[in-house]
Amino acid sequence: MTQNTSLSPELDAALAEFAAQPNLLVCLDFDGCVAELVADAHSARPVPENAAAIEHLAAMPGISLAYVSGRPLETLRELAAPPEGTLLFGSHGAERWLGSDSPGLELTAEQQAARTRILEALEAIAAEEEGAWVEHKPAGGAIHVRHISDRALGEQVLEAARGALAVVDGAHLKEGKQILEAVVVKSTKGEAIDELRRLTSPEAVLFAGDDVTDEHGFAVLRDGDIGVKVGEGQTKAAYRIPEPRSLAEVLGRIAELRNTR
Ligand SMILES: O=P(O)(O)OC[C@H]1O[C@H](O[C@H]2O[C@H](CO)[C@@H](O)[C@H](O)[C@H]2O)[C@H](O)[C@@H](O)[C@@H]1O
Repeated sequence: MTQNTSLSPELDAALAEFAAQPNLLVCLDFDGCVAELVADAHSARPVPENAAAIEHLAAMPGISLAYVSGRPLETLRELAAPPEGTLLFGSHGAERWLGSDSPGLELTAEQQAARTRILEALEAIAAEEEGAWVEHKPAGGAIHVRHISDRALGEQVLEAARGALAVVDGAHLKEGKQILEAVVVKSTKGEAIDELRRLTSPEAVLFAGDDVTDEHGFAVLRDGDIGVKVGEGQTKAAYRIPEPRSLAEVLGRIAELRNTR
């Protein structure tokens, strides 16, 4: 049975091979992938079609579902409302929930001091420009410029932040969409996906994401895995979909293929 789909024939063929494997790991980025990008970061929610497709897939046998996100773990849980049992990596891999015995994030004294310096530096820059704001995160902080309508001005604010953070020992910078982040725990989405692969032992992995930090995730995919880039921009992912709401088609197609095995 084939579905009415806007997926490319190449992606559709890859999904058919993928869905035929007994055990699958499906890893999803949140902002710009499951949820549309919005100006108010606190109001981001899964596109309803994506939420329904995720619930459906999570209930199927042989499928492990994971979010791999830059969001703090608790914010991710609140905004994404993942199905019970979904594995979670937050803060770009620095925080994790892989079961009830997962240890929480504990920063060393040096990391705590670095986090304080990051937040002070970002707050000082944000105070100079209306519209810029700082997100305080357990493993660091982020300066947002989406509310600054002049894109060039927003880029200047990010450039100032890059300069200020460059002299903070222990600050690891993460580029994103109208945001610059700094974390005090060195981790990447690629490391998170490797760990999820070890934990769940799937025959194949799918990872979907839209942003610069997701490229670390695409980089660790292997033959038979599927990388899906959401939207425009350079990528190592082999496949692309135009926008977050297209993700529901990808996930729905996997469910359909598994039902007809
Ligand atoms: O890895 P992700 O799940 O994609 O998270 C990356 C960052 O996403 C958030 O910022 C982005 O989304 C906001 C809401 O749509 C948007 O306003 C902002 O411009 C984007 O950069 C989030 O606020 C960060 O904490 C995440 O690290």
